[in-house]
Amino acid sequence: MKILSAKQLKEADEITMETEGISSTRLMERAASLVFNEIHERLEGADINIKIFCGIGNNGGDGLVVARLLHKYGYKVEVYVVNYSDKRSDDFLVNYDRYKKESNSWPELVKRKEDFPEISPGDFVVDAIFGIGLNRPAEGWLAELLRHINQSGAFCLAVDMPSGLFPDKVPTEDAAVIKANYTLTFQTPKIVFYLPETMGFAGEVQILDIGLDRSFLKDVKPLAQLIGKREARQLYKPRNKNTHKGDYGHCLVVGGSFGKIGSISLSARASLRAGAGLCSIFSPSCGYTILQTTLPEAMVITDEDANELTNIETDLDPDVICFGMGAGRSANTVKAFKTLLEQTKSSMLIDADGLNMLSENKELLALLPKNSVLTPHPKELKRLIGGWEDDFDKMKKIETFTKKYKVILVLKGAHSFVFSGKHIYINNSGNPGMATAGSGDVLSGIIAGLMSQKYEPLVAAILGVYLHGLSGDICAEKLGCEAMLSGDISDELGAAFLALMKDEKRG
Ligand SMILES: NC(=O)C1=CN([C@@H]2O[C@H](COP(=O)(O)OP(=O)(O)OC[C@H]3O[C@@H](n4cnc5c(N)ncnc54)[C@H](OP(=O)(O)O)[C@@H]3O)[C@@H](O)[C@H]2O)[C@@H](O)CC1
Ligand SMILES: [K+]
Repeated sequence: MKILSAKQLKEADEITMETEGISSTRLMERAASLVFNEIHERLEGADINIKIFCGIGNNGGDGLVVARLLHKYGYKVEVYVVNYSDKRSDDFLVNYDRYKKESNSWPELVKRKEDFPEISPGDFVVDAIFGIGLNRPAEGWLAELLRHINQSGAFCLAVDMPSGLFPDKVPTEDAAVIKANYTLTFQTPKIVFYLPETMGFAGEVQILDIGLDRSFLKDVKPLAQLIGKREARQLYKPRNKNTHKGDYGHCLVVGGSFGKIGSISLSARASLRAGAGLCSIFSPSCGYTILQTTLPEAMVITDEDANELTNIETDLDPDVICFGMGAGRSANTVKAFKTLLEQTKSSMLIDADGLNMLSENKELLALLPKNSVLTPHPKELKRLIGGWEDDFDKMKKIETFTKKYKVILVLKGAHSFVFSGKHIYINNSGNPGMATAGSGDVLSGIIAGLMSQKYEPLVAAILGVYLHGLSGDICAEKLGCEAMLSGDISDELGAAFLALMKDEKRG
């Protein structure tokens, strides 16, 4: 699903009104009715106090439509107009009048601290103060109102965006921003819902299709793509019956050092679970018995050194090399890595110490085969590209890096991002239980396993990240977040492939 900017959404808004020949008031009614439906479906007429805070722009207009419909259905509604300026939008005014007329009541005006209503933890708050029109931080009593709502402990539902959160930049640390429990957002998700610095504000996000112009949405170049099951499913290649293991490629996992053999075992196992036809492991010789015992499906070749990689020579011709997990970064290993990069004709995935070796020996970056996949976590990324000011600056720097070295970069996180140099893909599967030792090794193995089956490296990265998260979700349901191990993520990959092809139930 495309993630658009506020500017693009406003354009979509205009085009929709023009092509459908409808007014902005009508479009607002359509969008806000969907918000009402979602609330009504869940509250089922519950006798609770609903406090709706409306700004004076179109987000506030949405809030007034929701208020009118809730009132009509017999809910206990109190409406507060947050009067932060006198530039009330036309559709706000239309709906202000409609609300007054149909409810026979006047919304309360809030324009200073003394006007703040008391909010009990049991209240249901609808935040319709600011949407995508926020263009400067909330200040003074307005900022205090946002904090007042946050401190109330009441459940808060944000309309389109949590108020105080910019659609396209990171707020300062001391900025007042609504911390919503749930956000019902219009048409496309906003990028700030997925960036580490801002994802905490929106709570759970649900996207409402308000029917903006299809052909505009189809053609517009998005800021990023959100990858859910529907998108991931389109990338999956079903197998032909008349095939053999050679058709699914050979994955060579290279890494490990004394005390860190488990990492390559995890990657290798995951590559096979992801469907690689063959898997070989190259490790220091201390890994031989361990690997042959823990993973009989893989072939093992060892370095002449017992404890670290010093000379990665094989007569294999793998489709993909998955390099770096647990490898350490001694001078000998760096040298062996350099020779491997100079000589290999295989596609490459670089993880963990492989990335650290690249960071410490930047000249190696130029040796990376085109379309190599790099899978850093944020700390490895910082070593690789240097620091950044905020998440938007980070994305720009990664884009420059991927273009310069012609690589694909997977930035691991609560929502992992895949950068191709041209596009950004944001993963929407996974859970906090996946923050566990070895989870990254499993991810590398999955992506490499897909690459060995001739998935394009970019596709392998996007699909691999999604399957890793989906498998993690299956584990979390079975075991709970705390108890799941990275090996479990690997072992549930089969269930993840099956779930990928099953019809989606409404969440
Ligand atoms: N696009 C769509 O698909 C659809 C959109 N719809 C809805 O419209 C919403 C966008 O509405 P919007 O453009 O009127 O902006 P909104 O967020 O209500 O802000 C209002 C005004 O506040 C001002 N302002 C900004 N920052 C400020 C600050 N710190 N302190 C004080 N004032 C500040 C600023 O005006 P300024 O003062 O800069 O002139 C701004 O214009 C969108 O989120 C969705 O809910 C749906 O109804 C239909 C489909
Ligand atoms: K809002």
